Amino acid sequence: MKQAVHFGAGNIGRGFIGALFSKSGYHVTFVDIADQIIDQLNDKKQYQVKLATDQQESVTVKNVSGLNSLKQEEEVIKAISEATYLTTAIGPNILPHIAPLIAKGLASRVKETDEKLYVIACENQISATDLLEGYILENLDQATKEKLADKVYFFNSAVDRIVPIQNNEGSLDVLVEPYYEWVVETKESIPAVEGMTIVKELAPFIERKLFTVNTGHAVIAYLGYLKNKKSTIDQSLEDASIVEQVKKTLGETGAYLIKQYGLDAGEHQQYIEKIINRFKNSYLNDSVNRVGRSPLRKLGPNDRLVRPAVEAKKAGLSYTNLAKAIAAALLFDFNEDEEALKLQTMIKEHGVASALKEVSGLDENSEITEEVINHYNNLK
Ligand SMILES: NC(=O)C1=CN([C@@H]2O[C@H](COP(=O)(O)OP(=O)(O)OC[C@H]3O[C@@H](n4cnc5c(N)ncnc54)[C@H](O)[C@@H]3O)[C@@H](O)[C@H]2O)C=CC1
Ligand SMILES: O=P(O)(O)OC[C@H]1O[C@](O)(CO)[C@@H](O)[C@@H]1O
Repeated sequence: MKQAVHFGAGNIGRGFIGALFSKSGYHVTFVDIADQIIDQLNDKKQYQVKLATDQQESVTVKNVSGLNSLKQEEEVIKAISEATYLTTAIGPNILPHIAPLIAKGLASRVKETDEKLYVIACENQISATDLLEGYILENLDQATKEKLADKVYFFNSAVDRIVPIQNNEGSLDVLVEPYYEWVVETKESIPAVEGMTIVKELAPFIERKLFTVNTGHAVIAYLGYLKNKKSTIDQSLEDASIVEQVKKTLGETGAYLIKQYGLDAGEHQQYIEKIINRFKNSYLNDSVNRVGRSPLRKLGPNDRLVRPAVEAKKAGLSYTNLAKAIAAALLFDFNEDEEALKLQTMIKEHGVASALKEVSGLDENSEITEEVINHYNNLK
C-alpha cells in the first residue's frame, strides 16, 4: 500500500489531509506527541469524519496508525523512508521543532532509495513549506543535501477547511465543514491525491485564501470577542455591525487582490459571499477564542491583517477597516491564550505603537500605526 506520513494528528490532520490520503488509497502514519490520540489510532485503526450539516453525513477514514515523535524516533525515520508523501498540519511555530527528526528521516531515506518523496506543509502561512525546507536543511550535512536533489521535493500549499475544536474528548472522530480546498504548487507530475488541486503559481491562491477566509474570520473573532468573550463565530454574525465590518474589510483586501492578481471583481465578490455563508454554519459551534488564537502570529508582517493593510497602502487603496481589525486584535486578551497574554503585557509595558513595531514590523510613526491607534482608542 502507498504510504503517507503526516505530522500533526489534530483537526486538520485527521479531518482534512489524512482523510484525503486515506480516500486516495494511502496508509496514513500520523506523527504527534499526544499519546491519547496515537494510542487510539493504533487501537481503532479508523475514525469518522462528520460533516457539519443537517444530515451529519459521515465518512470512515481507514488505514491509519500513529507514532509519537518524542518516543518513537526510529519508527518515524523508517516511516519517512517508506513514504511517497510527507505532510504537516501542526502550526507554523512548531515546524522548527519537527525539522530535526524529518532531517534524520530524509538522511536515512536517501541512503536506501531513489524513490521520490513529496513534502508539503499544510499550514496557514505563506511559503510554509519553504520555511520547513530551510529548517530541515539546517539539520543536514552538505553531502546529504546534495543527495536530496531529484529525490525529495518541497511544495508550498494553501489549505482551506474550517475544523473547530472538537467537543468529543476521548474520540478520534472529527466534525468538519463540507467545503474544502487544498491547492499545491508544483510543475512536477505527482501521484494523484483526491481533492488536491495542482497549480503552477500559488501566490494568487494563498493570498486570496488568507486575505479573504482568514482575514474575514479574524475580523469576526476579534470584534465578536469584544462584544462577548464566550461567543461563537455564527453568533457574532447575528450582529449586523459585525457583518458590515467584515464586508468592508473584505472589500479592502478584495480591492488589493483584484489589482494585484487581475481577479474578476464579480467573481471575487461571489467568493466573499460564499465565505461569509461558510462562517454562518452554526453546526460548527466555532468559538471566537479558537479563531482569534495566537494573535502574535496573526499580527505578523506577512499574515492576514498587517500584510493586506501594508499592500493596500502601497497601492494607494483604503486600509482603514483593516486598521480597525488590527486594533481589535490588539485588544484580544483571552487569558487562556499564551500569545494574547504576552501581547497584553507588551502593550501595558511599552504601549500600542511599540507593540506594533515589534510584532508587526510597522514603524511607530507610520500612517497605519496612527490609524490603528485611533481605532484602538475608540474600541477599548
Ligand atoms: N483548524 C482549521 O480550521 C484550520 C487550520 N489550519 C492550519 O492547520 C494547522 C493545524 O491546525 P489544527 O489542526 O487546527 O491544530 P490542532 O491543534 O488541532 O492540531 C495540531 C496537532 O499537532 C500536534 N503537535 C503539536 N506539537 C507537536 C510536535 N512537536 N510534534 C508532533 N505533533 C505535534 C498536536 O498534538 C495536535 O494534535 C495550523 O497551521 C492551522 O493554521 C489551516 C486551515 C484550517
Ligand atoms: O487560526 P489559524 O491557526 O490560522 O487556523 C485556523 C484558520 O483557518 C481556517 O480554518 C480557514 O481555513 C479558519 O478556521 C481559521 O481562520
